[in-house]
Amino acid sequence: MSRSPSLPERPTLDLDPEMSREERLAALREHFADIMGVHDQLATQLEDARSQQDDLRGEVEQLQRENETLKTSSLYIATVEEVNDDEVVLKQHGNNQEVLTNLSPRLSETLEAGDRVAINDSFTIQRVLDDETDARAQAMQVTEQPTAEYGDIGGIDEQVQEVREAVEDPLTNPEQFVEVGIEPPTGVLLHGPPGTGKTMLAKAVANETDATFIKMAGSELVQKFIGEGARLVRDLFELAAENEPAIIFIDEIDAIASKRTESKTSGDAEVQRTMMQLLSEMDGFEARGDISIIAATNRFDMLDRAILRPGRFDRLIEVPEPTVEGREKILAIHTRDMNLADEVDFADLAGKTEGFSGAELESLCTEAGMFAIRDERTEVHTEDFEEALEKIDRDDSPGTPIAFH
Ligand SMILES: Nc1ncnc2c1ncn2[C@@H]1O[C@H](COP(=O)(O)OP(=O)(O)OP(=O)(O)O)[C@@H](O)[C@H]1O
Repeated sequence: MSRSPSLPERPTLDLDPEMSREERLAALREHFADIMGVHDQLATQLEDARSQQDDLRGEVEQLQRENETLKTSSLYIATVEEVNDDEVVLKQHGNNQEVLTNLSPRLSETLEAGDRVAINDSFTIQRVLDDETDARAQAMQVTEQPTAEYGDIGGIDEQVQEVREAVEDPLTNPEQFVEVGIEPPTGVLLHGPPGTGKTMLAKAVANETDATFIKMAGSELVQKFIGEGARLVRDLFELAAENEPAIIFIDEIDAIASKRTESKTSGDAEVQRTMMQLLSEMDGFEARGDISIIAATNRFDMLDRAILRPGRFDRLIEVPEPTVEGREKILAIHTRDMNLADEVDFADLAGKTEGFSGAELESLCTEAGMFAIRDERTEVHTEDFEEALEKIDRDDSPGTPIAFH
């Protein structure tokens, strides 16, 4: 900005009392002319100042507009990879593009590798985001002690037995494997239709072995924590190691371990990296101590076979839809705490609920209880189950999920 010119000197009037009248008049005229000169100079300066003020006002408005756009426009998320004196290497999430950008002095003291930042179109860091512990906590659900027990699971006794052998024995009786000279299974993959008790089974083993239960949903890893999948997988194993004995449960593993698709979009590359991280964690898992990994999927057909190799998810357990006997057991389990009339016949209900999953049978029981309440009764009758079934049939028209899930 140009400096403002200094003000002109103020003219002075020197009137000598000895002066004649004409001389004084002449001096006054000269003084008047000086004052007019200064006046003109000041007027020009004022005009310049005004036009400068207009220019500056225009600049301020322009900056305000830019500021607004910066504040309101969408920003990209990136992770800081390296910080130098006045430059920083960033990796943009989503496309994983690496960029070298200038670092503003206000950030140079505080920014560290690993920080998450919001950047604009020209890769300038606009702000530093909260650290990843939030994301880590959001992405993983840690339950010190789940409450499910084996006795709460109906109709899949064989599967319960298999999971116990694959997970419980290595945790509670590792010497057995050393004595026999075999490696315990690394990972267990539960596969089968939704709502058949896969999560419940994993929770029950954690409960019965007093292990910390750490759950992570594969779909969240790739949808919610874009660009951070691989790091979260690393964190997941670290967290498990800090909380031994622990059971890592990865739900919807198909979201990170699907067969490679033809397309080479950056999203796929990101999913691939997350899966590779998972595989490398599992491969380097020899001295893993007391950590078990259980994964679940409803889409076994979509899985990349690489995750099923020995030393990875090498114990496959299918959890099918319950049979008629299974449904009878599940109904008995979910009505244990209900005030049921003697007439309620589980075998009959089981016959009428072909194709129902455990989760749907649980909903059926709750809905029957609701019908009893609506009828101002405290005892649940067969007719309540019948009405609940009708309601489900009505709500469950093709393509509509059962409404009261
Ligand atoms: N075999 C079962 N015995 C008793 N209850 C069951 C059974 N299967 C499911 N349930 C009930 O349904 C609920 C949901 O089941 P769960 O989340 O374990 O199913 P899932 O197979 O993991 O489903 P998804 O694949 O959709 O994640 C359980 O909390 C439980 O109340």
